[in-house]
Amino acid sequence: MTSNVPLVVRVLASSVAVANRAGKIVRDVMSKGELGIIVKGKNDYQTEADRSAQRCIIASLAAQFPKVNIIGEEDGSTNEGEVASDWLITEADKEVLSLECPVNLQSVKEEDIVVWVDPLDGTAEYTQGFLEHVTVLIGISVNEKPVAGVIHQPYYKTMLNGEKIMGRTIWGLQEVGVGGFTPAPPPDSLIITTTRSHSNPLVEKALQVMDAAEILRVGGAGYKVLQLLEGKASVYVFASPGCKKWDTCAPEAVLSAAGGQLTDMLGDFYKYGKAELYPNKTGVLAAVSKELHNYALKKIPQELKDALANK
Ligand SMILES: Nc1ncnc2c1ncn2[C@@H]1O[C@H](COP(=O)(O)O)[C@@H](OP(=O)(O)O)[C@H]1O
Ligand SMILES: [Mg+2]
Ligand SMILES: [Mg+2]
Ligand SMILES: [Mg+2]
Repeated sequence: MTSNVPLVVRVLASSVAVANRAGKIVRDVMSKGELGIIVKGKNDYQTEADRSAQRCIIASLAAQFPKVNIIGEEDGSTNEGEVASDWLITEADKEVLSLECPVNLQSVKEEDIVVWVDPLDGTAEYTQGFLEHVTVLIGISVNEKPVAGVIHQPYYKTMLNGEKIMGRTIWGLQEVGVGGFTPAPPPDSLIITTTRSHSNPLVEKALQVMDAAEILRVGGAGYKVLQLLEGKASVYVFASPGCKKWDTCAPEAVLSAAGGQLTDMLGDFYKYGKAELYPNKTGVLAAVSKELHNYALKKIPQELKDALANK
């Protein structure tokens, strides 16, 4: 009986199932070829895949958990009207449902939860054909902290018995850990992952002072955090405003469940309550361990931190 399962675990298990469906929507829009691009701002786009995936996620979660606060990247009109029945997901992931809920989350109520939804992270890369960078992000926060999250990669390919399977879904739950992939230790040298499509002079300055062996420029906050978890990069550095709460909630939840840390460039945690402003004004600094995070934070000069704090 799923009703005996604590709420946070049920929301996470449903989010895994919903993210899988949203990932299929993202693939279907691309194969149809009609992206329906809308320009939201400078270097900021929305496609039919962003809109449709968000409708699927919000409608499905709201139907199951009516009092949970759900905040999505795309604007309100995207969430109105009827939703096709095959977009209304009622299933939940069985493996996740069987997880042991941490004691401090066992009596959480719907009203205490804020879910931050990024239906398609890496939209710029999606429109430019860098499909591996694309993720669907569902972050679950309680008392302003990300406690659980899902990062779904619609274009990740695996072969099973000679058959190609598209998509994989990574989850994390505070005190329990992560699943859906195999974590790997960080590389031996300092490899930084950063933005591909939203750089500026401050972003470049921070990269310069880090003096890294290599810099990987890829799309999406979700994909960059996956690179940390899979040992492809040591630190995620983005010394600029631009990311929003829905970009970092799920990645922070998964990363911290794996022992890592995601903060702003000053080393402070973002808060994910329902009244929080959306922008992450002071950038993103993340690493797969607290030691690496601290090492990177110490390398950032005070004047750069001040420049971001005073923006
Ligand atoms: N200057 C900016 N303007 C708008 N969005 C920005 C931005 N900088 C970062 N972002 C958003 O933050 C996410 C990660 O950015 P990046 O790939 O550059 O690291 C992307 O999310 P979306 O693709 O979901 O919009 C991107 O749009
Ligand atoms: Mg966007
Ligand atoms: Mg995003
Ligand atoms: Mg997005």
